Amino acid sequence: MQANAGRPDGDQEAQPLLSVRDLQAYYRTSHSGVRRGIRAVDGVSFKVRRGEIYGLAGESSSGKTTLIKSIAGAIRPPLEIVGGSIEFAFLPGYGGLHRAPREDVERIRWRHLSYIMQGSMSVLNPVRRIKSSFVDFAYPHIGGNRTQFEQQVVDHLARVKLDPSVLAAFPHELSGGMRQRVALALATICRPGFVIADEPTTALDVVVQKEVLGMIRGIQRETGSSVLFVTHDMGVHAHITDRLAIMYAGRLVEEAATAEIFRNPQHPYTKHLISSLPRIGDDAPRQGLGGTPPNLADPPSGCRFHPRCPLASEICSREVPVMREAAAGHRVACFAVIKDNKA
Ligand SMILES: Nc1ncnc2c1ncn2[C@@H]1O[C@H](COP(=O)(O)OP(=O)(O)OP(=O)(O)O)[C@@H](O)[C@H]1O
Repeated sequence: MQANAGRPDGDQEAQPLLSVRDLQAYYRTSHSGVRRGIRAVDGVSFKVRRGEIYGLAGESSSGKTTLIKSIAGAIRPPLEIVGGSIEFAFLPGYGGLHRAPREDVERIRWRHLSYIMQGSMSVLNPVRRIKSSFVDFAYPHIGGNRTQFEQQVVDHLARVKLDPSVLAAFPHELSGGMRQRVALALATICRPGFVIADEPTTALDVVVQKEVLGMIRGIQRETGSSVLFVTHDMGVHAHITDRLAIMYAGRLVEEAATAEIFRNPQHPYTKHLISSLPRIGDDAPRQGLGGTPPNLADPPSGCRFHPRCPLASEICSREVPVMREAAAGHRVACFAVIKDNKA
């Protein structure tokens, strides 16, 4: 790990914090002796810049969780990384957390890379008081005088509008919204450069969700962290992300500034996602897509969206479209949008 890890300056400022290149992550399963590869992430490339909230959207089973697991280095059988690389600026040279030495991974977790997950119970130990979680995860990185550390925790809890009394509570004694705010405080107290947020507000009611999203944004602005924010909920993306990538059947199909995706979607699948969002006062029936999401053990040839696409032509079943710029900063993988986008 570099000595200046997590502290951008000069040239480093211009470098993305995370670069994912042509990532392929498959589940290798075996049924009755027949081996299968579920191609959950198949040729995904993107970069997350410093200080941005980068959104990842896609319907259920499109591969979002698999992509996050791969980035977080949580690779366990049957999942395998079969190709590509994942490079964090604060952990250069390994091509992914899964390839880095254990000591480096332990050193960067919480300090440089942290997580806010759906439901938060995966982080909070149900039989330990909240204070113990801060001591276990954050104290080894922050160190110093214990009284000062505890004051730092109390000050940080105030940022997420939590009373110091939560430190004495067990997770089950708190509401879902309070637990998610504790998880947010835990994930950010070490001021990490990169935070992975996986459906962090999905289990919350709308009012609490809005409050927690505002807190994520507030802390992110204050710390300058980059956030990879994953949810199927396009309304949440509209609310919080700066740029947005749309995933379909294991591949990215579009990426642009979030406002641009909502204003000017290009890929037929993104157009469908945007047009099916409910709008106040608009009672017109929504057009369904038709067809079903593909089986990733045997995905369609060419563009994986072609069997459901209203614009599909002959080339779409034959060739795989690659992500190309349709306009500055707006990438799309579609032959109907960009004629010459073969690899
Ligand atoms: N442990 C596993 N073993 C085999 N296949 C898996 C496993 N986990 C996920 N998959 C398959 O990988 C594909 C992608 O799943 P993934 O969970 O990454 O999608 P997702 O977009 O996160 O969906 P959701 O929003 O429902 O969580 C799906 O076809 C899924 O069935």
